[in-house]
Amino acid sequence: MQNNLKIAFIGGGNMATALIGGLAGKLTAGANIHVVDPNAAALQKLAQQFGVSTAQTADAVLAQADVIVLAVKPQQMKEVVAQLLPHIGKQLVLSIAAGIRAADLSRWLGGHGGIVRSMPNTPALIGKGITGAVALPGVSAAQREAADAILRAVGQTVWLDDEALIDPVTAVSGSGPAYVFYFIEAMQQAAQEMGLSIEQGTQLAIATFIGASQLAADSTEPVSVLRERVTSKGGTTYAALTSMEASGVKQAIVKALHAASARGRELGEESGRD
Ligand SMILES: NC(=O)C1=CN([C@@H]2O[C@H](COP(=O)(O)OP(=O)(O)OC[C@H]3O[C@@H](n4cnc5c(N)ncnc54)[C@H](O)[C@@H]3O)[C@@H](O)[C@H]2O)C=CC1
Ligand SMILES: O=C(O)[C@@H]1CCC=N1
Repeated sequence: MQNNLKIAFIGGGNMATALIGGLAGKLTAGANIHVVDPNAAALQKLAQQFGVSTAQTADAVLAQADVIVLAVKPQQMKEVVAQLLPHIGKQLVLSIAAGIRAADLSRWLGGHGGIVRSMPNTPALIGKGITGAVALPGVSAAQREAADAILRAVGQTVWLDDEALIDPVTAVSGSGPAYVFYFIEAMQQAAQEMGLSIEQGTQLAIATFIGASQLAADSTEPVSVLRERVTSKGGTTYAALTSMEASGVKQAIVKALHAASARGRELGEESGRD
């Protein structure tokens, strides 16, 4: 359902594009979306694709926004937020940056209380994203509803009570699409090595991910039971999973997610040091 939320994006890169692609013409008209980014080529592409208005530096349009989405790299956030200060009033500030703590954002924004910190993922582009979000106590019920409406327009939302859990969410679902693509790449490589064409390997791998994920989503049984059902004793899956276990694949994946979460925490600590 369409509403008339005025949404400004600070940063028009990969993740902003995924969100705008899911929102424009669905939750709100493209004309209600404003994007600030110094990269003129990126702005031109967004304007052509989604009908958004654009600016290369923070401008007066920001003062009219209901929601300002912070979508720049964590390392740039403090400097970028300083440029926004003259335009900040009652808007809800919705950060999607990995690591950056809401308390630091609030301090950089002169004590602004209307902040939601979130972690979306790129399938937002096709309306199949999932976002973890946490609201500062200063966020009104209407603002939280606006944030939820934006995030739900591009997929599912999981609201958290504890901001510390955003780093684990980042490790699981924020970065998660990259792990899935990595796994698909490995399946493509193996398929090719065994004589299938790149097209066939790609089709087989992607359809398998979609089918297995949907099966897991629809099932009331644990994922481990679904896995066991594919694994005939002494059969092909058994051979593959035995090989993965021997190579420590699961352990390596678990370790990798811990590394992602720790990096999130570290990004927050690095940026929050004043
Ligand atoms: N890419 C992803 O899958 C996800 C990214 N995020 C978060 O989203 C944020 C952006 O990440 P990406 O879109 O991947 O990065 P990106 O590098 O694609 O986009 C960042 C954009 O910020 C722009 N920018 C630089 N200085 C600026 C300024 N002063 N004012 C306005 N814009 C400026 C850049 O020109 C660029 O277009 C990061 O904080 C990241 O942690 C969150 C979830 C998933
Ligand atoms: O890699 C990153 O830092 C960002 C956050 C989650 C996905 N991409």
